[in-house]
Amino acid sequence: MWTCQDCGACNSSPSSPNGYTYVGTGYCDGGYIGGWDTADAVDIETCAQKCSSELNCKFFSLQVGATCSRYSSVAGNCTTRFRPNQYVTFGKAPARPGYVAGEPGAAWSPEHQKAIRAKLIRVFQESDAVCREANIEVPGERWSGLPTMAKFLRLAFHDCMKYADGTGGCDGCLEWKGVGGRYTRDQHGKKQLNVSDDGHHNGLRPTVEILEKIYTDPNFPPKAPGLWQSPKESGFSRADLWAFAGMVAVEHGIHLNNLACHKLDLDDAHGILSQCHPRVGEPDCEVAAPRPFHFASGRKDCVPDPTADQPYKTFKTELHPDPGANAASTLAYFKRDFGFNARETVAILGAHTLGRVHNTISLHQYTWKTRSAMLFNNGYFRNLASKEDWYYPTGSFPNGTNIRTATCRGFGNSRGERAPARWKPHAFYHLTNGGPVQWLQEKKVCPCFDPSWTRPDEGCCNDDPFSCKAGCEEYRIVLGMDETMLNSDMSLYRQFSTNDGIPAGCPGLEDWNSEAIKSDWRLRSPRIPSNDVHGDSWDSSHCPFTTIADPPGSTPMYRVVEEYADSNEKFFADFFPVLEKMLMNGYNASDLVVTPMASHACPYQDPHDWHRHYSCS
Ligand code: HEM
Repeated sequence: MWTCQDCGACNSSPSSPNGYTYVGTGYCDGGYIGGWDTADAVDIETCAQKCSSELNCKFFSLQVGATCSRYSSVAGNCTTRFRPNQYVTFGKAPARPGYVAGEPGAAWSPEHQKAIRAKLIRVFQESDAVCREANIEVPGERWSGLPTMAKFLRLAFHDCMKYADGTGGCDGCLEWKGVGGRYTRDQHGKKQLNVSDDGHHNGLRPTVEILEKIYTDPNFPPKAPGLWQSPKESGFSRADLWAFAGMVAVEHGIHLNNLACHKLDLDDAHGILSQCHPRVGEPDCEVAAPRPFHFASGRKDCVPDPTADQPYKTFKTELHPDPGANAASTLAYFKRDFGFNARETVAILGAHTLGRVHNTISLHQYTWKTRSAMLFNNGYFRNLASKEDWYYPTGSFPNGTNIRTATCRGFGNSRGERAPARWKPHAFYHLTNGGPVQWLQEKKVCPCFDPSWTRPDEGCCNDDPFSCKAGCEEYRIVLGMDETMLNSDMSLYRQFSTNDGIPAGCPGLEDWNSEAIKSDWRLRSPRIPSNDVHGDSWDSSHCPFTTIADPPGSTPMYRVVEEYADSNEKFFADFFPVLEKMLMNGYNASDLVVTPMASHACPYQDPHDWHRHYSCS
């Protein structure tokens, strides 16, 4: 029992340990997080140390010799207390007045990194549920807008874009024009839309909102560690949080990649049901981070626009890259606004190994890596360089079973090997000029899985839908889930110019232009001979390799793509520093406090387990 003698003050309040203020006698009535260990209940100092070691401890109520009971911020202000004769209660004093926009964010402790990482992983794994818990509206088609792991990485990039006046960088603020808007399905293929300069941050609203909730609410999301005060109250900047989330997305993508390498077919032991790793069984399936990320804190948030309803919204124009542009323009953008050279530009685009494009968000569709868009690895570069790989079709087997829900086994050629690939440009004609154009991959595979295939009389197929007779292979797209590249991706490897987003300048593309595309649907992809609607398919191999080298004399871009396609190690060794550089855009290294990311182990949580609790140690 606590008595006056324990603190040496009967009629006055006991002296407060460093960092705490005296609340009163009695114990708090809510937010209990632990206690009843006599080793912690020796005296006020010992109990205070215990509370200080816990990020979520906001109050402690000591009964000397019995319990050092700790309470989180859910205890409110702890004004209601019980047993005044037995307990004395202290609360943590605010460490600082909270974050002030325009000032550098405070440095993060390893404990904060672990707690916030666990919160983010819950959002990555359960984005739908977490949005509902936070009452966050997801505009348009819900699946396209949910805050996935990939969207956090995309946001980290978009936050670091410069303003048109050359100022800015990573500042916890987005140009809000067009964010939250959606193209409707009715608008697709209607040839009506104009190329617009708006909405480049489109699709990121729920991701920003979920991060704002984490930033301002110490106990969000549930089923993850609570904090005694929010990151904002702790003095962290929003920009630091957004940068941190982008790095954690990459690390989580690496984690899922390695889980997928041990996944037996469609077994969902790790919550990655839809993912199939095309390199399972190969030595390059598992990947390793070359080192922990260097996490920098100290970014300054923009000073809120007084006309905006949220502090993260700005109406200043930000400068975006153009998905319809070629490598020269893409390099010029990254050089001007991020100080990147050609190798760094190729490496940073490896971020497109995660996620996909959404036609209601950007008018682009499909994915860079069919069925493995949550796995962070060099698969984007393997696809770009047309490396032989397994084909994962959509549709059904001849017996009616849905292929995607039945197996992770990939399809190949008649020898049971991975299939060769080619890339064809395709104009979607949503825009008045016939665009946008995307590159779609085809793999030359045995087509016997496809019940609608029309050459059964040639003896190509037997009972095994995975095999076929030699010579029966055909080039196939993945219907509805194509592997795709934007012009800005494709031209890192194959050199072409563009006219208003339509590729040009390669042999065979002389007459393929806006007019040709608009003249006949069969010319939405170029043909050989040129513009003969019955001609053969034209593909990217007719374009030369991209020999742009910057600085002059360095490795040309197409060779960098091949280096990364052949080696995860080489890609990761370049990607880690370039992501760090991107996330420091607008700052000198001396402006920021850089520390290695705290080591972490974050055990997998089954989203269906009612008792799950996300934590990292
Ligand atoms: C030339 C530069 C770039 C262009 C033109 C570009 C363009 C795009 C476009 C059009 C989308 C589709 C948005 C949607 O429809 O939802 C997208 C998605 C994405 N971008 Fe980029 N991007 C570029 C660079 C980057 C960089 C540097 C990063 C990160 C470091 C990045 C990360 C992502 C991610 C992860 C996605 C997938 C998001 C999702 O799945 O919802 N991008 N990008």
